[in-house]
Amino acid sequence: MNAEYVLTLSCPDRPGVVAAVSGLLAARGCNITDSQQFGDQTAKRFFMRVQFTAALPQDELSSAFAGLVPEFGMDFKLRDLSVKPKVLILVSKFGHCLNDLLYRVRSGLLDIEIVAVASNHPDLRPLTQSYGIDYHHLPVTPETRPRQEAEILALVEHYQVELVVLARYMQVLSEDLCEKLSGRAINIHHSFLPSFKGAKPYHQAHDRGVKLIGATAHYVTSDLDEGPIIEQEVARVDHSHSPADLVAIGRDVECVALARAVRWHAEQRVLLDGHKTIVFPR
Ligand SMILES: Nc1nc2c(c(=O)[nH]1)N[C@@H](CN(C=O)c1ccc(C(=O)N[C@@H](CCC(=O)O)C(=O)O)cc1)CN2
Repeated sequence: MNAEYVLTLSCPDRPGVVAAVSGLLAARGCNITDSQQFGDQTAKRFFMRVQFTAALPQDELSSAFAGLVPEFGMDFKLRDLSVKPKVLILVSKFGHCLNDLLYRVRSGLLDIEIVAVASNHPDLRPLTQSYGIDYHHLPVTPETRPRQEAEILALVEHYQVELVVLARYMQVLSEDLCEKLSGRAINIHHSFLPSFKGAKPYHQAHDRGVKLIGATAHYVTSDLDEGPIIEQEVARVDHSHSPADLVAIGRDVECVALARAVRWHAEQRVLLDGHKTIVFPR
């Protein structure tokens, strides 16, 4: 049974990239099952995602793609799709996104391995342990944040975490931690960014009298709520909805946007293009 791989790459935009990649694969008897590419004319950069089956081992394929680097100056990543990404979830008191992700994984709807959950509160330990997953209660204050963040990093190392998901984790991560988790930490913000950044976005939305509310899944950067956006979802509301109603409607929107962003990241469908993302859909 041939393994299934995904190659993602970016390089300066020029003719011949697709031909070089597909030629390399054909020469090694690989079968392309999906191929998508995009040339960013502003950044003059080319992006590509190729899904293929191959009888060759991963390291041999990686060496072959490395052979294209000198000519094309590409950054590439090769992933064996049978290897589930190891995910650490960070959460505070609101459990709806955590609950949704745990259920989707249990139901085979999301192909990741949740290796642990960490929180600055004890509240979601029973839910997490009902799925047989480790729960780490890591209280934090402004004074203890450096030590608490070191504990988070120790979990990342211990569990060999490939993706950290902030599923309504209500603490701002330091610049140092953001750098260490760059491109592998996804947050769900409970507004349709760039509107209503920061804490209490539903109250801001109610005060503004908006007719649509939303949620935004984005990579975490040290600039609060400014990270590259992966996915957004919205819901229609009206004058009759109280702030509490908006919070309730928003829960479902947050769960949908976050689950899609995590799945697309896990399937290597999200490529960083400066402060933005390119998402190659299914
Ligand atoms: N470096 C970053 N850290 C975090 C981000 C981010 O974009 N960059 N997103 C947040 C989540 N979030 C909004 O989506 C958010 C969380 C918390 C706050 C906030 O002001 N928190 C207060 C404490 C609040 C409390 O204790 O309940 C604070 O940290 O002082 C704003 C936005 C996750 N982290």
